[in-house]
Amino acid sequence: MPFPGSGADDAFDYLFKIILIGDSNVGKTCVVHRFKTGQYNEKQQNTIGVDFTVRSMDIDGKKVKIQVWDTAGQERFRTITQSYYRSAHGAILAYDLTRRSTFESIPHWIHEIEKYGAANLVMMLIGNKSDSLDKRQVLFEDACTLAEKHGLLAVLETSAKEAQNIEEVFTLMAKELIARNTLQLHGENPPNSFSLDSRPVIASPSVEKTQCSC
Ligand SMILES: Nc1nc2c(ncn2[C@@H]2O[C@H](COP(=O)(O)OP(=O)(O)OP(=O)(O)O)[C@@H](O)[C@H]2O)c(=O)[nH]1
Repeated sequence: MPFPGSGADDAFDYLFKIILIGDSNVGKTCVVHRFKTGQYNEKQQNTIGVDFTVRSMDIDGKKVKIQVWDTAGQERFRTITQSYYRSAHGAILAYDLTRRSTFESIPHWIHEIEKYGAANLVMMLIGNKSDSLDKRQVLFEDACTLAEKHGLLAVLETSAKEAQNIEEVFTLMAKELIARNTLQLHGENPPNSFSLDSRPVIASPSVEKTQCSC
């Protein structure tokens, strides 16, 4: 039975909190905006602190509510944004594939998550602005090597502008969170067992076991 919300439309099977981090101007807000509204808005103000968005998705017949925390990339907001890491179940680390320096910052962002985030928080990497391949400064292979080195879930190149891979990012993350959650519910103890300080909200303890499709 779905977990009841304040109205029938609010009912959900899972609720996951996903934080979006990365340097300023890599396109985090545009990615979230595309995910939420299906639109691209070129003119975005720099995020001040943290913005909050919710969208529900249907994943394998389950209603999954996704709360996205879009954080400011600017250094001066770091103390505020760090305070949101602890309650996140997943983190999307974003760089701009046309700006090498934003990719070189990724190990720093991973370190921040490891320091302030919950244990076994799921991390994935996105290289945004894949519509501008003529300006590419980061090879996809380099991103894969980095992701493998740090045990990240996946790397996807995205374009908020041209709606490339935006749905896929959130679907992949949600599927992984559901799979880890389900393993835990069934009392199994995988090497990478899911243990968070803030647990995902699950409606029913009788969720069927699924394999991670990632
Ligand atoms: N070409 C291209 N430009 C993009 C894309 N996504 C975002 N941009 C542009 O990149 C700039 C920064 O986008 P934002 O979404 O504000 O970046 P941000 O990472 O949220 O920045 P902060 O809020 O400062 O952390 C804007 O001028 C966008 O129009 C994309 O997919 N392709």
